[in-house]
Amino acid sequence: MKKGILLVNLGSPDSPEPKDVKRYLGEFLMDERVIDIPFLARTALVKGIILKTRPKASAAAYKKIWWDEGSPLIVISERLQHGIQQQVEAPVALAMRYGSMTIKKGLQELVDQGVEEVLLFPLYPQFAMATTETITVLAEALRQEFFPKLKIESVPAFYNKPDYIAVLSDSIKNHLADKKVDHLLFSYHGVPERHIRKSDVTKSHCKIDGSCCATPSKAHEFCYRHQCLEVTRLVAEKLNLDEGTYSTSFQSRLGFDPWLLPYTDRTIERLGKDGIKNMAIVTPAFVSDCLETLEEIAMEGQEIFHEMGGQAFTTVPCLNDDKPFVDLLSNWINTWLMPTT
Ligand SMILES: C=CC1=C(C)c2cc3[nH]c(cc4nc(cc5[nH]c(cc1n2)c(C)c5CCC(=O)O)C(CCC(=O)O)=C4C)c(C)c3C=C
Ligand SMILES: [Fe+2]
Ligand SMILES: [Fe+2]
Repeated sequence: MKKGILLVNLGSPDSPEPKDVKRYLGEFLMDERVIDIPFLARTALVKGIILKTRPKASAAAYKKIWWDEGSPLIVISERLQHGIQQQVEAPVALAMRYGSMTIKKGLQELVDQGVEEVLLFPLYPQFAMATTETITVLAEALRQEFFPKLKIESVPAFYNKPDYIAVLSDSIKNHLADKKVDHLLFSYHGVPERHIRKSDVTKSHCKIDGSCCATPSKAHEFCYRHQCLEVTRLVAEKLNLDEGTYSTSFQSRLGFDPWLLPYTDRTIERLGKDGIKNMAIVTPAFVSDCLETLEEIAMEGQEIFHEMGGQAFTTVPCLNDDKPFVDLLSNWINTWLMPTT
Protein backbone atom coordinates (compact mmCIF):
# COMPACT_ATOMS: atom_id res chain seq x y z
CA MET A 1 0.00 0.00 0.00
CA LYS A 2 1.35 3.44 -0.90
CA LYS A 3 1.67 5.55 2.25
CA GLY A 4 1.41 9.31 2.81
CA ILE A 5 1.34 11.75 5.70
CA LEU A 6 -1.12 14.53 6.48
CA LEU A 7 0.07 17.08 9.05
CA VAL A 8 -2.83 19.05 10.54
CA ASN A 9 -2.64 22.30 12.49
CA LEU A 10 -5.38 24.63 13.71
CA GLY A 11 -5.60 27.19 10.89
CA SER A 12 -5.83 30.95 10.51
CA PRO A 13 -8.02 33.41 8.63
CA ASP A 14 -7.12 34.06 4.95
CA SER A 15 -6.15 37.62 5.86
CA PRO A 16 -6.25 39.85 8.95
CA GLU A 17 -9.29 41.70 7.57
CA PRO A 18 -12.46 41.57 9.71
CA LYS A 19 -14.52 39.79 7.02
CA ASP A 20 -11.98 36.92 6.73
CA VAL A 21 -11.52 36.77 10.50
CA LYS A 22 -15.31 36.59 10.91
CA ARG A 23 -15.62 33.68 8.46
CA TYR A 24 -12.77 31.82 10.15
CA LEU A 25 -14.05 32.40 13.70
CA GLY A 26 -17.54 31.37 12.58
CA GLU A 27 -16.28 27.98 11.40
CA PHE A 28 -13.96 27.54 14.41
CA LEU A 29 -16.45 28.46 17.13
CA MET A 30 -19.36 26.56 15.57
CA ASP A 31 -17.34 23.35 16.04
CA GLU A 32 -19.21 21.36 18.70
CA ARG A 33 -15.89 20.30 20.20
CA VAL A 34 -14.80 23.91 20.69
CA ILE A 35 -18.01 25.49 21.98
CA ASP A 36 -19.68 22.35 23.25
CA ILE A 37 -23.22 23.50 23.92
CA PRO A 38 -26.37 22.45 22.02
CA PHE A 39 -26.55 23.60 18.38
CA LEU A 40 -29.23 26.25 18.80
CA ALA A 41 -27.59 27.78 21.86
CA ARG A 42 -24.20 27.67 20.10
CA THR A 43 -25.63 29.37 17.02
CA ALA A 44 -27.24 32.09 19.14
CA LEU A 45 -24.01 32.65 21.09
CA VAL A 46 -21.62 32.56 18.14
CA LYS A 47 -23.68 34.26 15.44
CA GLY A 48 -25.81 36.45 17.70
CA ILE A 49 -23.12 37.69 20.07
CA ILE A 50 -19.47 36.70 19.43
CA LEU A 51 -19.37 37.33 15.67
CA LYS A 52 -20.96 40.74 16.11
CA THR A 53 -18.04 42.12 18.08
CA ARG A 54 -15.00 39.84 18.20
CA PRO A 55 -13.90 39.82 14.53
CA LYS A 56 -12.98 43.51 14.64
CA ALA A 57 -10.89 43.13 17.81
CA SER A 58 -9.34 39.85 16.62
CA ALA A 59 -8.54 41.38 13.20
CA ALA A 60 -6.69 44.22 14.92
CA ALA A 61 -4.69 41.64 16.91
CA TYR A 62 -3.95 39.58 13.78
CA LYS A 63 -2.73 42.74 12.00
CA LYS A 64 -0.07 43.21 14.69
CA ILE A 65 1.48 39.80 14.09
CA TRP A 66 0.77 39.13 10.38
CA TRP A 67 3.84 38.51 8.18
CA ASP A 68 4.37 39.56 4.54
CA GLU A 69 4.13 35.86 3.58
CA GLY A 70 0.86 35.39 5.51
CA SER A 71 -0.29 34.03 8.87
CA PRO A 72 2.70 33.03 11.04
CA LEU A 73 0.97 29.78 12.03
CA ILE A 74 0.48 28.77 8.39
CA VAL A 75 3.87 29.94 7.12
CA ILE A 76 5.64 28.12 9.96
CA SER A 77 3.57 24.96 9.40
CA GLU A 78 4.53 25.04 5.70
CA ARG A 79 8.21 25.34 6.61
CA LEU A 80 7.80 22.37 8.95
CA GLN A 81 6.12 20.37 6.17
CA HIS A 82 8.95 21.15 3.73
CA GLY A 83 11.60 20.27 6.31
CA ILE A 84 9.96 16.93 6.99
CA GLN A 85 9.43 16.23 3.28
CA GLN A 86 13.21 16.45 2.80
CA GLN A 87 13.73 13.59 5.25
CA VAL A 88 10.78 11.38 4.32
CA GLU A 89 10.30 9.49 1.07
CA ALA A 90 6.49 9.36 1.14
CA PRO A 91 4.40 12.44 0.23
CA VAL A 92 3.82 14.84 3.14
CA ALA A 93 0.75 17.10 2.86
CA LEU A 94 -0.43 19.87 5.17
CA ALA A 95 -3.97 20.85 6.16
CA MET A 96 -5.69 23.05 8.71
CA ARG A 97 -8.72 22.09 10.81
CA TYR A 98 -10.34 25.46 10.08
CA GLY A 99 -10.01 27.85 7.13
CA SER A 100 -9.20 27.34 3.46
CA MET A 101 -6.53 24.62 3.70
CA THR A 102 -9.08 21.95 4.54
CA ILE A 103 -8.47 18.38 5.62
CA LYS A 104 -10.56 17.25 2.63
CA LYS A 105 -8.15 19.03 0.24
CA GLY A 106 -5.17 17.53 2.07
CA LEU A 107 -6.55 13.99 1.79
CA GLN A 108 -7.42 14.58 -1.88
CA GLU A 109 -3.86 15.78 -2.56
CA LEU A 110 -2.51 12.52 -1.16
CA VAL A 111 -5.07 10.33 -2.95
CA ASP A 112 -4.19 12.09 -6.24
CA GLN A 113 -0.61 10.88 -5.70
CA GLY A 114 -1.80 7.30 -5.34
CA VAL A 115 -1.73 7.17 -1.53
CA GLU A 116 -3.86 4.41 -0.01
CA GLU A 117 -2.79 4.64 3.64
CA VAL A 118 -2.48 7.95 5.51
CA LEU A 119 -0.74 8.83 8.75
CA LEU A 120 -2.90 11.64 10.15
CA PHE A 121 -0.66 13.80 12.32
CA PRO A 122 -2.45 16.40 14.50
CA LEU A 123 0.25 18.92 15.42
CA TYR A 124 -0.67 19.06 19.11
CA PRO A 125 1.44 17.61 21.93
CA GLN A 126 -1.59 17.32 24.27
CA PHE A 127 -4.96 15.71 23.59
CA ALA A 128 -8.06 17.93 23.76
CA MET A 129 -11.55 17.72 22.33
CA ALA A 130 -10.83 21.03 20.61
CA THR A 131 -7.55 19.84 19.07
CA THR A 132 -6.73 16.17 18.40
CA GLU A 133 -10.28 14.85 18.70
CA THR A 134 -11.94 17.31 16.34
CA ILE A 135 -9.29 16.52 13.69
CA THR A 136 -9.58 12.73 13.94
CA VAL A 137 -13.39 12.80 14.00
CA LEU A 138 -13.59 15.06 10.94
CA ALA A 139 -10.98 13.04 9.02
CA GLU A 140 -12.93 9.84 9.68
CA ALA A 141 -16.20 11.45 8.54
CA LEU A 142 -14.49 12.66 5.33
CA ARG A 143 -12.99 9.22 4.78
CA GLN A 144 -16.38 7.56 5.03
CA GLU A 145 -18.04 10.06 2.70
CA PHE A 146 -15.37 10.75 0.07
CA PHE A 147 -12.46 8.30 0.41
CA PRO A 148 -13.99 4.98 1.55
CA LYS A 149 -10.99 2.92 0.38
CA LEU A 150 -8.46 5.03 2.25
CA LYS A 151 -6.89 3.69 5.43
CA ILE A 152 -6.19 6.36 8.08
CA GLU A 153 -4.07 5.93 11.19
CA SER A 154 -3.78 8.82 13.68
CA VAL A 155 -0.80 9.91 15.75
CA PRO A 156 -1.89 10.28 19.39
CA ALA A 157 -0.83 13.11 21.69
CA PHE A 158 2.94 12.94 22.19
CA TYR A 159 3.24 15.07 25.38
CA ASN A 160 5.28 12.52 27.35
CA LYS A 161 7.50 10.99 24.68
CA PRO A 162 11.05 11.25 26.05
CA ASP A 163 12.48 12.45 22.72
CA TYR A 164 9.86 15.22 22.50
CA ILE A 165 10.59 16.30 26.09
CA ALA A 166 14.31 16.32 25.26
CA VAL A 167 13.81 18.55 22.19
CA LEU A 168 11.52 20.94 24.10
CA SER A 169 13.89 21.10 27.08
CA ASP A 170 16.91 21.77 24.85
CA SER A 171 15.02 24.53 23.07
CA ILE A 172 14.17 26.21 26.40
CA LYS A 173 17.74 25.79 27.67
CA ASN A 174 19.24 27.26 24.49
CA HIS A 175 16.90 30.24 24.38
CA LEU A 176 17.52 31.09 28.02
CA ALA A 177 21.24 30.29 28.10
CA ASP A 178 22.47 33.89 28.42
CA LYS A 179 19.46 35.20 30.36
CA LYS A 180 18.89 35.72 34.04
CA VAL A 181 15.53 34.10 34.77
CA ASP A 182 13.91 34.23 38.23
CA HIS A 183 10.76 32.42 37.14
CA LEU A 184 9.85 30.26 34.13
CA LEU A 185 6.12 30.13 33.37
CA PHE A 186 4.71 27.27 31.29
CA SER A 187 1.58 28.74 29.69
CA TYR A 188 -0.82 26.39 27.89
CA HIS A 189 -3.93 27.27 25.89
CA GLY A 190 -6.89 26.96 28.28
CA VAL A 191 -10.05 24.93 27.85
CA PRO A 192 -13.33 25.08 29.78
CA GLU A 193 -13.27 22.71 32.79
CA ARG A 194 -16.31 20.99 31.29
CA HIS A 195 -14.12 19.73 28.40
CA ILE A 196 -11.93 17.88 30.89
CA ARG A 197 -14.93 16.16 32.49
CA LYS A 198 -16.40 15.22 29.10
CA SER A 199 -13.15 13.58 27.99
CA ASP A 200 -12.85 11.57 31.24
CA VAL A 201 -13.30 7.96 30.05
CA THR A 202 -13.80 6.80 33.65
CA LYS A 203 -16.51 9.45 34.16
CA SER A 204 -15.38 9.82 37.78
CA HIS A 205 -11.64 10.52 37.93
CA CYS A 206 -11.24 14.15 36.89
CA LYS A 207 -12.20 16.40 39.79
CA ILE A 208 -9.93 19.20 38.54
CA ASP A 209 -8.61 19.52 42.06
CA GLY A 210 -5.10 19.56 43.43
CA SER A 211 -4.49 15.84 43.05
CA CYS A 212 -6.51 14.04 40.33
CA CYS A 213 -4.03 14.79 37.57
CA ALA A 214 -1.16 13.42 39.68
CA THR A 215 -2.98 10.18 40.59
CA PRO A 216 -2.48 7.43 37.99
CA SER A 217 -5.63 6.82 35.95
CA LYS A 218 -6.86 5.57 32.59
CA ALA A 219 -8.41 9.03 32.26
CA HIS A 220 -5.01 10.59 31.60
CA GLU A 221 -4.82 9.31 28.03
CA PHE A 222 -7.45 11.96 27.25
CA CYS A 223 -6.94 14.47 30.07
CA TYR A 224 -5.60 17.75 28.67
CA ARG A 225 -4.87 19.13 32.15
CA HIS A 226 -2.88 16.05 33.18
CA GLN A 227 -0.92 16.15 29.93
CA CYS A 228 -0.05 19.85 30.34
CA LEU A 229 1.05 19.33 33.96
CA GLU A 230 3.14 16.35 32.87
CA VAL A 231 4.97 18.39 30.23
CA THR A 232 5.87 20.95 32.89
CA ARG A 233 6.95 18.24 35.33
CA LEU A 234 9.06 16.33 32.81
CA VAL A 235 10.78 19.44 31.44
CA ALA A 236 11.44 20.77 34.96
CA GLU A 237 12.99 17.40 35.84
CA LYS A 238 15.12 17.37 32.67
CA LEU A 239 16.34 20.95 33.25
CA ASN A 240 16.80 20.46 37.01
CA LEU A 241 14.58 23.44 37.78
CA ASP A 242 14.26 24.24 41.47
CA GLU A 243 10.81 24.03 43.06
CA GLY A 244 9.27 27.52 43.20
CA THR A 245 11.20 28.82 40.17
CA TYR A 246 8.63 27.60 37.64
CA SER A 247 4.85 27.18 37.39
CA THR A 248 1.99 26.34 35.02
CA SER A 249 -0.90 28.51 33.84
CA PHE A 250 -3.60 28.54 31.15
CA GLN A 251 -4.23 31.35 28.66
CA SER A 252 -6.78 32.55 26.08
CA ARG A 253 -10.04 31.97 27.94
CA LEU A 254 -13.28 32.99 26.23
CA GLY A 255 -16.72 33.52 27.74
CA PHE A 256 -17.96 33.16 31.30
CA ASP A 257 -17.64 29.42 32.01
CA PRO A 258 -14.91 28.29 34.42
CA TRP A 259 -11.74 27.53 32.44
CA LEU A 260 -8.63 25.76 33.70
CA LEU A 261 -6.82 27.69 36.41
CA PRO A 262 -4.62 29.56 37.09
CA TYR A 263 -5.03 32.06 34.26
CA THR A 264 -1.84 33.23 32.58
CA ASP A 265 -2.60 36.98 32.66
CA ARG A 266 -3.33 36.88 36.41
CA THR A 267 -0.23 34.76 37.02
CA ILE A 268 2.01 37.23 35.19
CA GLU A 269 0.42 40.02 37.21
CA ARG A 270 1.05 38.17 40.47
CA LEU A 271 4.67 37.37 39.58
CA GLY A 272 5.29 41.08 38.92
CA LYS A 273 3.58 42.06 42.17
CA ASP A 274 5.58 39.46 44.09
CA GLY A 275 8.76 41.18 43.00
CA ILE A 276 9.92 38.84 40.23
CA LYS A 277 12.05 41.02 37.96
CA ASN A 278 13.11 38.57 35.24
CA MET A 279 10.62 36.10 33.91
CA ALA A 280 10.51 33.80 30.90
CA ILE A 281 7.52 32.13 29.36
CA VAL A 282 7.20 29.04 27.22
CA THR A 283 4.00 27.89 25.45
CA PRO A 284 4.14 24.11 24.90
CA ALA A 285 0.51 23.67 23.76
CA PHE A 286 1.48 25.24 20.45
CA VAL A 287 4.08 23.77 18.12
CA SER A 288 3.97 26.87 15.88
CA ASP A 289 4.04 30.50 16.93
CA CYS A 290 0.64 32.08 16.32
CA LEU A 291 -1.69 34.82 17.46
CA GLU A 292 -1.81 33.38 20.96
CA THR A 293 1.96 33.40 21.45
CA LEU A 294 3.03 36.41 19.38
CA GLU A 295 0.28 38.81 20.49
CA GLU A 296 -1.33 37.55 23.69
CA ILE A 297 1.90 36.45 25.34
CA ALA A 298 4.77 38.36 23.73
CA MET A 299 2.91 41.69 23.56
CA GLU A 300 0.05 41.71 26.10
CA GLY A 301 1.85 39.50 28.63
CA GLN A 302 4.96 41.63 28.49
CA GLU A 303 2.91 44.79 29.00
CA ILE A 304 1.20 43.34 32.11
CA PHE A 305 4.56 42.28 33.56
CA HIS A 306 6.11 45.71 33.02
CA GLU A 307 3.07 47.46 34.51
CA MET A 308 3.53 45.34 37.64
CA GLY A 309 7.16 46.37 38.00
CA GLY A 310 8.77 43.48 36.13
CA GLN A 311 11.86 44.16 34.02
CA ALA A 312 13.00 41.41 31.62
CA PHE A 313 10.27 39.35 29.95
CA THR A 314 11.59 36.63 27.64
CA THR A 315 9.38 34.48 25.42
CA VAL A 316 10.73 31.14 24.30
CA PRO A 317 9.62 30.58 20.68
CA CYS A 318 7.61 27.49 19.82
CA LEU A 319 9.50 24.58 18.26
CA ASN A 320 8.36 25.84 14.84
CA ASP A 321 10.63 24.46 12.10
CA ASP A 322 13.72 24.14 14.31
CA LYS A 323 15.97 21.39 13.02
CA PRO A 324 15.70 19.16 16.14
CA PHE A 325 11.89 19.28 15.90
CA VAL A 326 11.89 18.55 12.15
CA ASP A 327 14.27 15.64 12.84
CA LEU A 328 12.05 14.35 15.65
CA LEU A 329 8.83 14.31 13.60
CA SER A 330 10.68 12.88 10.58
CA ASN A 331 12.05 10.04 12.74
CA TRP A 332 8.60 9.15 14.03
CA ILE A 333 7.17 9.24 10.51
CA ASN A 334 10.01 7.12 9.12
CA THR A 335 9.39 4.56 11.88
CA TRP A 336 5.76 4.37 10.76
CA LEU A 337 6.79 4.07 7.12
CA MET A 338 9.21 1.22 7.81
CA PRO A 339 7.88 -0.74 10.77
CA THR A 340 10.34 -3.29 12.13
CA THR A 341 8.92 -6.80 11.87
C1 LIG B 1 -14.18 28.15 23.16
C2 LIG B 1 -13.14 28.54 22.61
C3 LIG B 1 -11.82 27.93 22.40
C4 LIG B 1 -11.26 26.70 22.80
C5 LIG B 1 -11.89 25.61 23.62
C6 LIG B 1 -9.96 26.65 22.25
C7 LIG B 1 -9.05 25.60 22.42
C8 LIG B 1 -7.77 25.57 21.87
N1 LIG B 1 -7.24 26.41 20.90
C9 LIG B 1 -5.94 26.06 20.64
C10 LIG B 1 -5.05 26.68 19.76
C11 LIG B 1 -5.23 27.94 19.17
N2 LIG B 1 -6.29 28.79 19.36
C12 LIG B 1 -6.09 29.92 18.62
C13 LIG B 1 -6.94 31.00 18.53
C14 LIG B 1 -8.20 31.07 19.11
N3 LIG B 1 -8.77 30.18 20.01
C15 LIG B 1 -10.07 30.59 20.29
C16 LIG B 1 -10.99 29.91 21.11
C17 LIG B 1 -10.82 28.62 21.65
N4 LIG B 1 -9.72 27.81 21.56
C18 LIG B 1 -10.31 31.79 19.55
C19 LIG B 1 -11.60 32.58 19.59
C20 LIG B 1 -9.17 32.07 18.80
C21 LIG B 1 -9.02 33.17 17.76
C22 LIG B 1 -8.29 34.32 18.14
C23 LIG B 1 -9.06 35.29 18.93
O1 LIG B 1 -10.10 35.77 18.49
O2 LIG B 1 -8.58 35.60 20.03
C24 LIG B 1 -4.84 29.82 17.93
C25 LIG B 1 -4.20 30.86 17.02
C26 LIG B 1 -4.61 30.78 15.57
C27 LIG B 1 -3.83 31.69 14.67
O3 LIG B 1 -4.33 32.01 13.60
O4 LIG B 1 -2.72 32.12 14.97
C28 LIG B 1 -4.31 28.58 18.25
C29 LIG B 1 -3.04 27.99 17.73
C30 LIG B 1 -5.63 24.93 21.45
C31 LIG B 1 -4.27 24.24 21.50
C32 LIG B 1 -6.77 24.63 22.21
C33 LIG B 1 -7.02 23.58 23.21
C34 LIG B 1 -6.16 22.94 23.89
FE1 LIG C 1 -7.88 28.47 20.73
FE1 LIG D 1 -6.97 14.91 35.60
